[in-house]
Amino acid sequence: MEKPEKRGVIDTWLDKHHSLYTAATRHDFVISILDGSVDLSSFKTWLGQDYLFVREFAPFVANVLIRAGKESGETSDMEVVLGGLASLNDEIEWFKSEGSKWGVDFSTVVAQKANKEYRRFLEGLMSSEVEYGVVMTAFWAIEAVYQESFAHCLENGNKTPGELTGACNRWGNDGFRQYCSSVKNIAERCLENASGEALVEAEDVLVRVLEHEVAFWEMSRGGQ
Ligand SMILES: Cc1ncc(CO)c(N)n1
Repeated sequence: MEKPEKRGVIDTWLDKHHSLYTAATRHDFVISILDGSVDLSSFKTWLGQDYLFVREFAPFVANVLIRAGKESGETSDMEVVLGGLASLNDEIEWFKSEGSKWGVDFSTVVAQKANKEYRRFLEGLMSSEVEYGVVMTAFWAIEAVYQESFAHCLENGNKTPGELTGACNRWGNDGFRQYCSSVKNIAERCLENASGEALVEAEDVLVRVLEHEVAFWEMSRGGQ
């Protein structure tokens, strides 16, 4: 069951960092998918880079799952994260079929700088020194940027090319939106009881996710 949205500390941070949040969720690349002007070489670059990202993101989510089992005190946390991990399984299959559809050979794709830096950041979050609520905040932000971005591409009046609606549906669908909302509720619940220090860290991690997401979209310009 989806809980009603209530404004918590994350929404306060999103207001405070509004222009960065918009940069991450309304990037030119996303807008180009929405208005149909997307350059297919950009799409292929994004596809190859994101495939590599997701292969690192899955172990990160597995780490979140372990922590949800051990540290959360709420049995439902683990179920929410497990659902996310299960959808990553489908996602990797989806990437593979898109790769063959677009002629992108993932075995030859090399991770670009922004991708490597984002993956290094994820590794840092897997340290047991990072509090569960901080990890959950990052996890939510990573998923939410894609949800917001691709849901925007599905809005009325879009001119998204038919062959790209699969990508938009993958992250823009209603089930994924509800899943993000569940992850956000978990993060908010943890942050309600967090120390001042953990709150500072969670806000910092949120900002850094948004920065990494912007840099990630930027790679699509290179058309490597
Ligand atoms: C860069 C990036 N951020 C988030 C996701 C998933 O939510 C993804 N697949 N790639």
